[in-house]
Amino acid sequence: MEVERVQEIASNLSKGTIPEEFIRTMTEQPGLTTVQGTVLEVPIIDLRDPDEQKVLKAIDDASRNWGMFQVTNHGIPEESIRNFQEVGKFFFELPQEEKEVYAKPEGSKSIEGYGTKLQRELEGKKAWVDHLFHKIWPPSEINYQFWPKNPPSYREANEEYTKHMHGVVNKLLRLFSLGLGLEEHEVKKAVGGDDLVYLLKINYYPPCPRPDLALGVPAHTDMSAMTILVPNDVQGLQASKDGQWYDVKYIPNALIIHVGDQLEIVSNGKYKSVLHRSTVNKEKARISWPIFFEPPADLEVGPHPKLINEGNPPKYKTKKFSDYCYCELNKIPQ
Ligand SMILES: O=C(O)CCC(=O)C(=O)O
Ligand SMILES: [Fe+2]
Repeated sequence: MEVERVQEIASNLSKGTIPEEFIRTMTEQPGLTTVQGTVLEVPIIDLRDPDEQKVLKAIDDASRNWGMFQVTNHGIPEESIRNFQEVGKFFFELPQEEKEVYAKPEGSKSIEGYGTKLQRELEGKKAWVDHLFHKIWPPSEINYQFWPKNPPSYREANEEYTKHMHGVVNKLLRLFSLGLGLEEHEVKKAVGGDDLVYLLKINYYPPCPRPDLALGVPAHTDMSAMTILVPNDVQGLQASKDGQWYDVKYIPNALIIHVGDQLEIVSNGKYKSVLHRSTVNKEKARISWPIFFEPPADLEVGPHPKLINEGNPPKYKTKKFSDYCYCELNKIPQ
């Protein structure tokens, strides 16, 4: 089946208008629903701060109150981030037929490949974004058929970034564990230990003549345990707090961390999976690179036994991660 990519739609528009199916309802239009001025801000945390208790408290507070924070001084070299971003951008700037070689195969059960969200969402609206999904860790999970061969440095840049990512992931999972009052390895173990899967998504949001009316990725929480995202320098990510939408300030080389659904479940609701969405830009393409850190498909995830007791009964069911995703994607109540 031929799918029309948003990138193609965007390049063939008549001036100043967008197709009706991209115009969001009044309750979603970013022009009407974004808090203006910096009233509140997603917390920014310096991971190199020698006062570990302070870092721990900041991450714990951010995970309880926002479910999102940014980290600086995380140890990933700027050059590695830059190379990783450059090769992804290069892929999306290839001619359409070269990108289609990596298209998600029809009928495939896996999410991997180049794509555009096919099913229309609630209210029949479409998202202003194309994407590429592929796993980057562990090696046994990787399907290189979905890794672009062009540019030739694509693989090396992704491997280098992944290599640096391990340290940050372990550090954050350890801090979440301690913040929840668990032993330092317990959160990682609960979400898969060394079998934790790293799933990369690249979002490509073409310039949009009506960024006030359209949305990139509409409001959602991530199904992962945790997500680590780097954007390009175009503002666009928004986080919801207490029913309001706030812009997440772009900070060069910072990593944006989301608490995902599985960490909310393991924590029995102490940490909040952040509701977020992305807006688009009138002149510039926005690109973002989230990595979803996910339990292996067959792992059962539920509230950690040490975090439940008579006064604190489990607020979530324990279920296989694959079953959780199935229910989420098919809008079946969890
Ligand atoms: O582009 C962004 O900043 C957010 C993307 C996102 O939330 C997602 O792909 O799950
Ligand atoms: Fe997301």
